[in-house]
Amino acid sequence: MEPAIVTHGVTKSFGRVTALSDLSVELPPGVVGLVGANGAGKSTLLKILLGLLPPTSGTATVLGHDTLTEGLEIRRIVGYMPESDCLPADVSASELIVHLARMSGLPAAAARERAADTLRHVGLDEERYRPVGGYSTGMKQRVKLAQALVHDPRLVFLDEPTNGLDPTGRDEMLALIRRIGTEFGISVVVTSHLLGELERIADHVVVIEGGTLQRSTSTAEATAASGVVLVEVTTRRDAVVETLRAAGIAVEAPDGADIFTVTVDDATVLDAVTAAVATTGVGLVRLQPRRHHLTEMFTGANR
Ligand SMILES: Nc1ncnc2c1ncn2[C@@H]1O[C@H](COP(=O)(O)OP(=O)(O)OP(=O)(O)O)[C@@H](O)[C@H]1O
Repeated sequence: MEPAIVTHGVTKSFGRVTALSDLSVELPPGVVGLVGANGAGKSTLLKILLGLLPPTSGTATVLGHDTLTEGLEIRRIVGYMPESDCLPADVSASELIVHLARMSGLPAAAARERAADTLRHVGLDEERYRPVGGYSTGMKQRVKLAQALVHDPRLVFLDEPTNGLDPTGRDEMLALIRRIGTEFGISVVVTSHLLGELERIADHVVVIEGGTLQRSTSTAEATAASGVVLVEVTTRRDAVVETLRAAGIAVEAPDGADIFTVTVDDATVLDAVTAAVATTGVGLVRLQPRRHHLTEMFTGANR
């Protein structure tokens, strides 16, 4: 698969501050999470990729276009949701999004239709006729997302879209981002300082810290089976654990948890688990490989 984005040795300095340092990375199509603590250089990288900011040195391409010389073409096919609060307060979401659709080249009737569709997709219905200034943070984030999507881009950059949202708002926004990637087939680069939330929705995760690349991994690879299975039984957990330990199998059973884990060092272990459950006379609720969480691998990035 052709990468969607390629950077070669990208460095960006602001006076004495080096925001990005010799960053070389390839991002595949799909949903890509860009993770880093505050000040890691995420927003700077997005602005360089949009052709809005020239790198001090190095080169980058987005969907095959050079960021230095083809910025206009990039911004025609890429949507951008900035981190900052950038919406005019005294127009309605509907007026704003119709206006942006017209600016992208659609005639009036088509622009109204596209704007209404886009606002519906991001979950804004009747509210769209009220002035944006009175919206909650969650609603404003949805309007910012709509403006990034209304010109029908092939790729969107979403800068901290979950910022300022409560836990339910975060979950809804993350589900929406996943849908943009899967149902609409638009590639997404989404930034966050929280690795845990991006590993839930991203196909690939890139971690940057202090302007340098820490890691670039597919989520599937990073969460590959760890050689440990999770077991949950309907009742009498401790009896099942005792039976397994008596058979010389390594079991971890934290106090108070319904679940325990078993190290699978050879194929007979899984049979021993099902046999122990059967002889104890209880039901098996789950028997599944435990996955490595990305958060376990990059603990430093999840601050
Ligand atoms: N225009 C600018 N002038 C001077 N310094 C800047 C400018 N833009 C960014 N920086 C600095 O570059 C570094 C990286 O900033 P950047 O905004 O890219 O980080 P970030 O990972 O997006 O963090 P945040 O989540 O806080 O926005 C920071 O030290 C920041 O202060």
